[in-house]
Amino acid sequence: MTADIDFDRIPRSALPGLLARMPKAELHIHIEGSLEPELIFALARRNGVALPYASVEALRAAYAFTDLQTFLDIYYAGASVLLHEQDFYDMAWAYFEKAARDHIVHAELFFDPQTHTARGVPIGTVIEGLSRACAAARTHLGISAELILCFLRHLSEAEAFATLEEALPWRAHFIGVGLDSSERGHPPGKFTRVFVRCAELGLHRVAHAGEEGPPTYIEEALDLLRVARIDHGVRAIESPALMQRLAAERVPLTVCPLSNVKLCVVPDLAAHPLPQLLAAGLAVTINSDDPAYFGGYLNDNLLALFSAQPQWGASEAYTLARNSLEASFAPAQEKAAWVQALDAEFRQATTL
Ligand SMILES: Nc1ncnc2[nH]cnc12
Ligand SMILES: [Zn+2]
Repeated sequence: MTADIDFDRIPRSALPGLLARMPKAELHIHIEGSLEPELIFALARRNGVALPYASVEALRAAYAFTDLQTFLDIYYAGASVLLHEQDFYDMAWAYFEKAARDHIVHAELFFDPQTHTARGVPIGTVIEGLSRACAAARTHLGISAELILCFLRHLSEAEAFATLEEALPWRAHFIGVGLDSSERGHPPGKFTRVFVRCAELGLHRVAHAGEEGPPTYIEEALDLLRVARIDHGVRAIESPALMQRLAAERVPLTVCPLSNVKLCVVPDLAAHPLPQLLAAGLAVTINSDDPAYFGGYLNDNLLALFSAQPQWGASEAYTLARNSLEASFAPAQEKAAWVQALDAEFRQATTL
């Protein structure tokens, strides 16, 4: 997978520029988690929604999380300003502008329809706004963009089934389904039947597992939900047998380093298990999760990670970018073209 590139010829000083410029895919971004406080306040004003915070600064100051649930409480409150199709478009477009800056060539966006339908927003409003932004990203930014509908795991499987049914008139607008929200106490197996139905519908499947939940949740996601990728999955590090399986089956993990620090999954980036995951041959990818809440977008995650892992160099950067492109649900031809562009970027860097 090294494509004959002599990584040792790339000077360390070139690494930050290379990390920023290399073509990459983002596979784990909750679009509601890209809502910056400024946009939350602008949308609140536009829609006449009252917020329990006096200012942008007061809202930002509340972003001190102790675990996943303390984050989710604020994240769902932030999403309450989204009412109209244009709101969903504006939110996603703001993300795509940042994705273009980060040289993201392909993005698969998670969205949480139940967060919006519970407030009376029709699912079509959500999907049409996001889908229009994806089309604009393709046309105006050259970013390949797709949507993945996530079920909230703190709700019931019956509610997930109802959401799937509601979304089916817009089936052409999303490529897959995911599972997110409060992990502890909500094992993947709770959603087995709805995921079987999604497989019958030809939808790609992913699930959050092993973020706060135990390694057995990762096994359930693979064996019962038959997912193609695991979102987070960092607690796999606790099970040598699972680590072996993930490496042998090349199951991609969409890891989110700054998120893991902010939600206290790991104490700091230096203590993150990523080096062990990579060294064990797992197909890890780097992602931003909820960038507006966790202190950075994809390139911020990469730069912070490489600062905290000084033993990492160009070879690791290449592997992470290549994994992201190959783990995506994009057509094989597009993936091959992106990998070619990635190789060219790194070959060019060997001549510096
Ligand atoms: N990190 C995360 N884990 C689970 N659900 C989420 N929803 C948004 N971000 C999430
Ligand atoms: Zn997530």
